[in-house]
Amino acid sequence: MTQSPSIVLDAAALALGDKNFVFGGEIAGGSVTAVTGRSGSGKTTLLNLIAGFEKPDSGQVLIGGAVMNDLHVAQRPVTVVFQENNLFAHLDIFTNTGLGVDASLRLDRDGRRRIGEALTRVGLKGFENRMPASLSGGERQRAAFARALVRNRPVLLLDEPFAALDPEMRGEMGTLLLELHAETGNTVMIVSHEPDEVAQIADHRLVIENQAISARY
Ligand SMILES: Nc1ncnc2c1ncn2[C@@H]1O[C@H](COP(=O)(O)OP(=O)(O)OP(=O)(O)O)[C@@H](O)[C@H]1O
Repeated sequence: MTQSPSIVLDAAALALGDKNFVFGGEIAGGSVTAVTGRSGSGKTTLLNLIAGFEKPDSGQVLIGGAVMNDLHVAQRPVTVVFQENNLFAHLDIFTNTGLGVDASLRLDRDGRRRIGEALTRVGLKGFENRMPASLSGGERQRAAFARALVRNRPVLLLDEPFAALDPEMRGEMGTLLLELHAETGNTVMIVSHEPDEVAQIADHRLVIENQAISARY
């Protein structure tokens, strides 16, 4: 798979409670797409369908031309950073980040070096032995982003990842996200309620309304 796969939603439909979601459209490979829309419109549900946390009742999700419907989360070329609860509470920050290098934590010298580099890039050098509970919400999000950096999958999905950060730190993480994007050409989707963040980061925008994609530009 290329580092810049397109994402296609082919009438991907899902019912959750009394809500019926139907998503259609293509996200261009190598784009950075902001996903916007009112609370409860279906932004997280869209990301869950792409990542594999939800499976469509009908229709298809394709990444890089390959149908994803029957693939588990770990089998998809995707990494996700959620709004919170990204870290394992019983593992220190070095180990949490290391899960992005190797899920079974068999870390060789190069892997350990990459973890150190990623933590330095997100401003968490020296936090290696700290447990998640001892970090602020913003520091925890930066650790989650460090794990996404080392995981380096072709598709990066971010669900309001920087909401807990102050504006300055949010801007820095946005810059880091764009640096990673320039280095790898990955395909990025980011849910954001922050117009400044959307303007800084995204080259495309999706609007979600009434459980569907209502506009793209
Ligand atoms: N498992 C579920 N069972 C029933 N309803 C659900 C389920 N998951 C989500 N929903 C509903 O689907 C709608 C869309 O949820 P979703 O989390 O995708 O919204 P969102 O656009 O990400 O909202 P926000 O901006 O508030 O995070 C909401 O009304 C939510 O209550």
